[in-house]
This record gives sequence, structure tokens and C-alpha cells, in this order.
Amino acid sequence: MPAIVWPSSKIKDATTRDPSLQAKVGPFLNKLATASTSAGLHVEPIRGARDKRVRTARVTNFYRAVLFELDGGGEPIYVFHGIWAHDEAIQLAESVTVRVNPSNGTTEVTQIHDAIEQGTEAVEQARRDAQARLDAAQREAAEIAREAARLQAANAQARRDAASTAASESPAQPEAVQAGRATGAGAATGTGSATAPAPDLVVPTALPDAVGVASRDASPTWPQGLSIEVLRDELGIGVTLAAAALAATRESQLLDLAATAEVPWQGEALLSLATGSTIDEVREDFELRRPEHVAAEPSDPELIEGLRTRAARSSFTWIENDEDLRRAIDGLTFAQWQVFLHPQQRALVDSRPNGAMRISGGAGTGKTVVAVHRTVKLARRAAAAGQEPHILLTTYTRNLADDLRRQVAELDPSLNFTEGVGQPGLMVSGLDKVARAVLQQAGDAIADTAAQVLGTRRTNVLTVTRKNLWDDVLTLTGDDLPENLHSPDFLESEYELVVLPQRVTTLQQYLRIRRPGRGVALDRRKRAAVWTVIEKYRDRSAELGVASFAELLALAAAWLDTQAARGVPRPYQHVLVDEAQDLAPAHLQLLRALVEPGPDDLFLAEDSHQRIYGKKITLSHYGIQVRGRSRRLTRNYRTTRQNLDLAFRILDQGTYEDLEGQAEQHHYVSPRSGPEPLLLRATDHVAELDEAATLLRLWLEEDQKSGTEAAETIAVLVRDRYQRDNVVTGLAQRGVEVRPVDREAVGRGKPVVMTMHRAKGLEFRKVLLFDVSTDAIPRSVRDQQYSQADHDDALLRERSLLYVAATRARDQLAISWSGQASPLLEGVGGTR
Ligand SMILES: Nc1ncnc2c1ncn2[C@@H]1O[C@H](COP(=O)(O)OP(=O)(O)OP(=O)(O)O)[C@@H](O)[C@H]1O
Repeated sequence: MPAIVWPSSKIKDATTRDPSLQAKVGPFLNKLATASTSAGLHVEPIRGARDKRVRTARVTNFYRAVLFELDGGGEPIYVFHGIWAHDEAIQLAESVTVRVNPSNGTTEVTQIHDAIEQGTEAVEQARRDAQARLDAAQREAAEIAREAARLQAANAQARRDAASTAASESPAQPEAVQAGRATGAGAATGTGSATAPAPDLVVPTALPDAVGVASRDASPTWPQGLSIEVLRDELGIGVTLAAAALAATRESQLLDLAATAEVPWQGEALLSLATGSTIDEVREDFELRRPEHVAAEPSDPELIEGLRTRAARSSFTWIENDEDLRRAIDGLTFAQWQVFLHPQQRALVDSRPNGAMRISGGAGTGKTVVAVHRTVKLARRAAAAGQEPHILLTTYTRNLADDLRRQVAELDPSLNFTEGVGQPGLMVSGLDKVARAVLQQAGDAIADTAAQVLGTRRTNVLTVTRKNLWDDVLTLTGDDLPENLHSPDFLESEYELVVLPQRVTTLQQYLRIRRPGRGVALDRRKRAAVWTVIEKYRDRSAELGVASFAELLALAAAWLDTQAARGVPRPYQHVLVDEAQDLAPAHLQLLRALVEPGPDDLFLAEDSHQRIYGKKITLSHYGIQVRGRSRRLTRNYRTTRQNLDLAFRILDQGTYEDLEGQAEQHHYVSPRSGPEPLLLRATDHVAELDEAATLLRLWLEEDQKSGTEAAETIAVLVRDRYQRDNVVTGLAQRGVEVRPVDREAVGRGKPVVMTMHRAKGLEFRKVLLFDVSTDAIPRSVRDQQYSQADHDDALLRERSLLYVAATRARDQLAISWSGQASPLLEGVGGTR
């Protein structure tokens, strides 16, 4: 079939103005791919056009598509540009060109005028016009948002009409809900999506005590020495766009500019520079060549090659077979992320590191998307080489693992999933389950390993220790411990961070070992006292025939290491991990032991701002070396810039380190704009529930009016299960039906209530953080006896938890509390 190169942003063509046209795009695409020479399509050149490759083709009697025809060596390749009314299409076809950007070898569709005018005079003119260009971008972004809202409303009306027709013709059917992520979130936001404020910016009058949080709008920060000429010559960014970007005094101006850039990758490249990437990094991520390597008069094969660079592939997707075609047609309505990866993301999917690799990035920057795509890529690469892949994709919790499996299956339904450790295929599973499976395979042979790791030959290691065993042994043997160490949390941390990973089994060893990053110095006497409790803990575990999760992991890792020393291959060629910041040392040791060292062995995605379970750890302490193989994602795809700003204010007060022990920054951006976050202060718990009920009712009504009825995309998040049940009952008493969510999947048809921990990795359109009061969060910090270092770390985890919760909202975020607001909201303002 002829290949079709499909653009990521067709937002400005006639399909946005005439919703009925959307339905015609699929059939048109189908015809073009299967029967482009058929007379019905009328693929015709334009007489007198400056670009001889331009064509128009019939979509309906009234509309024509503008496209380019390249010679793909026998079959044509069509570069689709958009659909316009007949006369407009002809006019446009005369003024656009598909060309190889002479500065970087990437193929782009642009105005002929812009392609030519890049010299000194044009730079001067661009400088003079910069402010006007910024204003135009702001207007355009606002218009795009309005058009998107109009389109959404028209679609909703069409759905309602169709439903009422169907209802009058047949017995009632439940209305289908479009599924996005686990939450059934709304349509995915493609690159270059609409960005301007949504129409519902005002604080609802039904909530008289609510206040909006105005977001900060700092000026963009650029790499040193950046100029229009540097952007043009080094990266091939058009001078008009470059001049306007450098003239932007506020980040929001730059975001509007990027989102409305005529050549989408150029806007994204500017955002990368404004969030800390260097020129060289942008060149590498976007796969831009040096001008001396670009042909002066590019031929069709060179144009085609330029359409395969990462920059071009963030602006276009290739439709080359029936499966691509089916996906592209579906992708016209949702799940566009599956095809339009950001160049930074694609670079990470494609990269072939010679060892372990780490990616970091704030909430919603697409780390999971990259992990999922990379998994599929590795599996396909093995298949192409005629090998059975041995791949593990894993994460901290079972819920998240289930979500990962669903995403991989969506991306490539043909993959061979397996449930058995080390079997050919792809295993997607939580690490605890993997450890258990390894130990089951080991059987009684685990006894020697148990002696090495736990100091006793044991085989009864598969039953998990109950929670308060540390409390029990402390009561029995903890009398010699000083007060600041007399805490289950301290002992558990010491055991899991120091003793288990270093496989310490005697007091002599414990007296000698280093305890990096523990924050409390222990002299010999204190170490001996600590060791007494640890020994007691181990004895008691052996008597009871139990092992903790950390012990299960440590045993599985040690077993695999022993096997490898005997020449048994390790179970996997590739292991990929999402949410790696939550892992404990024993997890890391197991990861290292599961995979054969070599190229592409370990891939870790993490965000240290979202560490809500584990302790602060450094990869290199546990045998994982990533130096020189770490990258950061800086473009947020989930939430609005207003929500992001509020989430940053929660983080601002803490200091974070990444898994390499380096200071972590939270500089990343969202080009999407939306309503201001709402703060709802209530006098007491009853009043807070009243406000929550009013807010949920408002949100449900709003959704009903706009046709985005998917009540499960509204969430109330709380600090603990007790509060969750309390909110469910309280809202039901006020006539608002909601669904509590624990371990099970989210379910449909009602707003959901869950703990902030459970919401990790999920996303919702509208989120209320309920009871963010001083009594509720930070919580565990008060319940425990901590050393200072552990206390500070626990507080940081509570801050991270609130950040995780706030970054679950795609569109609208609200925060409520009664009494005094949580001190973690201090940076937000408006809470007193
Ligand atoms: N290139 C892209 N184009 C459009 N949408 C994208 C893109 N990459 C990611 N997304 C969307 O952004 C949202 C967040 O992505 P993802 O869950 O991968 O981020 P994350 O960094 O793992 O977030 P978190 O750390 O909060 O779990 C998802 O809805 C995803 O589909």
C-alpha cells in the first residue's frame, strides 16, 4: 500500500470547524491507503504551484485534502497536510511546501515564504514583529481551546441524539464510555494540543468560601548565549518563531507559542531549551543533523529520510500497513500518545545503552509511556533477530503492574505474555511476586542461601511476617537501646538499608560495616545493642517460619547470584522498572540479579519527588551503575500549568535527591492551560463534607452539560482508608453516590474515592484532595518515634504524597480542609 505520513496537529484545518467532517477522515484515509489511484479521490497536482509535489484530493464534494506526493521507489508516499473547503485548499496548496530543513536534515511542511526568508533582513523583521507574534499565539491558543470546547459540545450533542434515536428504536443500552487510562480519562492530549484557558475559569458561586490560586508566571530561562541566529543555525528553528520565543517575558507566552508553532517539533525544541536542555542535547534528542550533512537540493529519498528523524516523527506518524491504518483511524479520536511520542521520549525508547539506564522526570512527563514503548521495542527487536525475548517489566505495586500490562497489550496485542520467571516472553509483574516465584523454584535448596543472608539454614521462608514483629522484639530485648533508637521504624530501616543488603550475619561483621546515608552515627556499644534486637528478630522469624518482604527479595537475589556463579543463566535479558524511586535496597539487588549484565540490561524510570514508600537510596550502593546514562523528561502531558504550579509550591519547601544522589530539580512545563486550582476552607468536618458534595454535584452537572460524562474520571483523594470510608458515607448521606476504591480496578459510572497512595500512577480529570488539614497530613510523622534523619525523611515522603495526589488532576484540582490547613500547604498561599 502507499505509505501515508500523517501529521500530529491538524487542529487548524476544517475538521475543527465542521464536526461532521471528522467522520469522513477515516474513510478518506482508508481510500488513500488502499486505492489512491481510484478516480473517486481525484488526487491532482495544482497547476502553477511552487512545490511540484503538492496535490489536492477529494474528501467530499465540498472539501479537499492538501497533501504531497513523494516517490517511494515504486509506491507513492503521501504526506498529508489537512482538509479545507475546496477553494481554500487550492489556495493553500499554492503556498505550502514539503522541504528538508537545510540546517538539520529534518523534513517539514511549511509556508514557502517562511522556507525562503531566513536571512539577516528576515531576522530584523522577526525581531520587530516578535511581540505581535506572541500576541497572535495567545489569541490562537485561546481560539484552539474554544474550538476544542465547541467540538466537544457538538460531539456530545451528536452522541445524545444518537442515543435518543437508538432508545426510540430498541430497548435501552448503557452508554459506552471512552476508556483512556485506568481511570477512563478523557481524550489524550497530542503534541501541539489546545492550550488556552478553558471557559470554566471562575470560582463556582455555589461555593462562596472557595478561593482560586493564581499561578505564578516567571520569565523563561534560556541556556547562556542563545540568540535568534544560534537557534536558526544550530537547530534550524525558523527566525519568526525564534525571535518571538526570545522576546517572551513570561513562561505562559512561550508555552502558547510552542503549542501553536507551525512546525510542531520546533515548539517542543524551544521548551526543551527552556527547561534545561543544552543545544547539543536537543540536537541529539531530536536527531538533527549538521548543515554540512544536508543535501542542497534534496531528492525524494532524502525527503523521505528526513521524515524518519525523531523531530519529524513527533510531528508525523507513518502509516505503512493495515495495523498502522487501523490505529491511525482510531487515533483520530483518542490514544494519540501511542503514535506521537515526543522526541525526548522517542530517543529514550530507541536508545541502546551499554548498561543500566535511568530516566527521571516529574509527574505526567510520560515515564510510564516510555517504559511501555521501550518494552515493546525490545520485544520486537528480539523477534526481528529470530530470538525469543526474555523481558521483565515491573514496578512497586500490583495495581501499577496490572496497569502496565494493559498498556503494553494495547500497544502491541501480539506480544507473548508469560507468567513464569525466566520463561520466554514478556512478564509484567510486581517484584514481590517475582521474588516468591524464584524462591518457589529454588525449593529446599534455599537453605544454604538463607544461611548466607539470614545467618540460619532455613527453608520455611514463604510466609510473610506480620506487621508488628519489630514492636514485639523491641519490647523483649530493646532495653539497652538509647531512646532515639528505640523505634520499630529505626530498626526496620537499619535492617533493610544496612544489614540485609550487605548480608551481615554476625555481630563482628556489623561492628565493621559502613552505614552510608543513615544519618545517625552508632558507636560499638550502640551497634551491639542494635544487633541484639536484630538477632532476636531473626530468631523469632525462624521460630514462626516467616520472612519479611525485604527478606524474600534478598533471598531471591542471593539465590540467583549463587546460581549464576554456577553457570546458570540469569532469567532475563532486559528488565524495565517503573516508579523505581519507591524501591528498597533488596528490590535493587533482586533487579540486578535477575538480568544478565550487558547492553540494555536495566531500565529504571523514577521521580524522586514521588517517593512515598521507600527510604532515600542511591543506585550505585547496590550494584547498579548508571553514570552517563541518565536522562530527564521535562514536558508534562497530563496536567495544566495551573495545577502544576500548585504542585510545585508543595515541593518548593523540600529538598530532593535523585537515585544517583544528586539534587533533583522540578523544572518541567505543561503547555496546557485550565482553571485555577480551588481552595475550600471549612469550619468543621461536617461543613467540609457539605462543600465536597456541592463541588461534586457541580462537576457532575458541568460534565453532563459538556457531554464528558464519565463520572469515574472525578476523584476524591484522602490520606487514609478510615477517611475514605468516612467520605463515602458522608457523601452518600448528602445524595452524592461515589465508589470507594481499594485494591480492585477503578470501575465506572460513579466518582471514586481512594487513598492518595492508591492514586499513585493514575489520573483523573477532576480531583478533590479532601481533608488536607494539619491533623491529617503529615500523619505518620506523629505516630512514630524517629531519629532526626528518619523523621526528616518521613516528612519528605508526606510532602511527596501530597504532590503525587495533586498531580493526578488533568484539568481541575481542588483542595479542602477543616480547621487548620496542613503545614505542607504553606507555600500555596491563601490557606490562613
Ligand atoms: N507524547 C505524548 N503525547 C501525548 N500524551 C502523552 C505523551 N506522553 C505521555 N502522555 C500522556 O500523559 C499522561 C502521563 O503519562 P505517564 O503516565 O506516562 O507519565 P508519568 O511520568 O509516568 O507520570 P507519573 O509519574 O505521575 O505516574 C498519560 O495520560 C499519557 O498518555
